[in-house]
Amino acid sequence: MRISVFGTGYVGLVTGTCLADAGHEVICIDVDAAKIQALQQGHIPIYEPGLADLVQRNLAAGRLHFTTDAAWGVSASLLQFIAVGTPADEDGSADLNYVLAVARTLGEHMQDYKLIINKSTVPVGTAEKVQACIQATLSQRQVNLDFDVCSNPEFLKEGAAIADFTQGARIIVGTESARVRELMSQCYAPFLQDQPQKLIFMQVRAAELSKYAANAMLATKISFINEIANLAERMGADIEQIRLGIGSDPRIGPHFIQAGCGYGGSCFPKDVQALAHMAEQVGYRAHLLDAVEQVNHQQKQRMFEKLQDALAKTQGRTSLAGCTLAVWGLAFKPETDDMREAPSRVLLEALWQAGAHVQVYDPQAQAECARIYGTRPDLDLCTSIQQTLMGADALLICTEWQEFRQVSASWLAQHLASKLVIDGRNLYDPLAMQAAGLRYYAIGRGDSLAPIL
Ligand SMILES: NC(=O)c1ccc[n+]([C@@H]2O[C@H](COP(=O)([O-])OP(=O)(O)OC[C@H]3O[C@@H](n4cnc5c(N)ncnc54)[C@H](O)[C@@H]3O)[C@@H](O)[C@H]2O)c1
Ligand SMILES: O=c1ccn([C@@H]2O[C@H](COP(=O)(O)OP(=O)(O)O[C@H]3O[C@H](CO)[C@@H](O)[C@H](O)[C@H]3O)[C@@H](O)[C@H]2O)c(=O)[nH]1
Repeated sequence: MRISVFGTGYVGLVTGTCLADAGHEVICIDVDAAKIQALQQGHIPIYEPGLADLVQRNLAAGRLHFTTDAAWGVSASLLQFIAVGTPADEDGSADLNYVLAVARTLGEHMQDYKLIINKSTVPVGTAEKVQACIQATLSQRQVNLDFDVCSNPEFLKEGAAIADFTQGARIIVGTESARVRELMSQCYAPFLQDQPQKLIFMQVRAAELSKYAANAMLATKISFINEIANLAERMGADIEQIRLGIGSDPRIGPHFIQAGCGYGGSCFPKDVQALAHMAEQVGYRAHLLDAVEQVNHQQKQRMFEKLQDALAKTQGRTSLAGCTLAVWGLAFKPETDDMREAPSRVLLEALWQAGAHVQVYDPQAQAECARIYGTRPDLDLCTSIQQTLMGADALLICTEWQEFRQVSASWLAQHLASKLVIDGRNLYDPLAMQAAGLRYYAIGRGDSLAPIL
């Protein structure tokens, strides 16, 4: 099929590339000329495992094109995906300006029937807004054309985006039209193999709300386990044992119940807020969503609080001014260079505010950190984990990169003179750490700082 994709961010680029790899002829359109120029050369602007190879292969095969020429993108393809950003507005609602700008572009250039597929995460009722916007633009041109708009939310995770897109648990399409069902079945046929049930058709509004419901459910699981971790810590119980205990119940399941220093990224924080905002607009106070967000906000401060307590307890320090801290992990999760809403940012900013000096290392997000914070005297971007530890009063871990997991307790004890570790991702065995002579504070592991009831 001939397919155009508006937006070449995480979602647009993965969608366009995977559809091309499946045999479709794809044009990716973006307003960012520098990004398009880089993509035309096969350079991808993000770190996403496997994506660069896939882009290069499909560029070379002539199935994947990158352009800023929206008129060409609209006229050349039957299917038009919208995959532009929907960032949070100041009041937490989703900003639809980029989506509606694409809708106007479509209305300006359409000459025949098009199926418009909304892949961006958008509030319930957006498909109707896109429909109205295209219709209004066509009316200004005094043309009358047939077109459909459907909802096709995306569920990929950064770091596993290609596998999630090509082998995801389900593909949701919101439409009431038989023609759209037929076209979308054709579009996704290469990914269904012998599992046609993975393609789920539903009402447009149900599809739009499903996306927010999925993210809110996952965020709720994380805030729930973090709340239990905070209780476990105070009651002298180990959250890792509790995670196994509850995760083995198939009604609960083992996924998304890893306690930590809070959820970040470009989706959960923004989408939980946007859903709470949508609830308000229909006169409903979403107490659960408010609590999920509040627990997460609090959890992102736990690393700093634990450090303050630990320094007071182990070194008798009451101020962080003049301290040097090693921070491992900047990305909001492993296998990405994305630092949007990352717990590391809350920690770094609190440390700087308290007058500390920070030595950081991340396998992929160093450049992003430099882009966000620039050069500053209280930040050293180190080239290895070992370098961060030199002269450090404590080590703080914000992201569970494999490289960090592989470090042994004895290696840490040898290289970290202060022997103090605050682990926001529960990477190590507390007994092994203690045996190596380290003071180890993790999340919800009954550490000695908390009162035992
Ligand atoms: N990042 C994820 O993991 C993820 C997963 C699922 C869903 N989503 C949702 O998908 C949407 C896109 O997210 P993203 O992370 O890919 O965003 P992004 O910010 O990485 O990329 C958006 C791209 O759209 C481009 N753009 C803006 N206006 C345009 C226009 N008029 N025409 C063409 N291109 C235009 C921008 O230049 C940018 O390159 C959002 O609604 C997001 O919530 C994101
Ligand atoms: O048990 C867990 C699982 C995740 N996290 C944290 O949650 C955040 C988000 O992780 P993840 O969901 O893996 O990453 P995203 O790429 O943000 O993906 C989410 O957001 C996307 C955008 O909407 C959706 O498409 C995906 O389905 C959804 O998982 C990260 O900070 C993780 O560290 C935890 O703290 N504990």
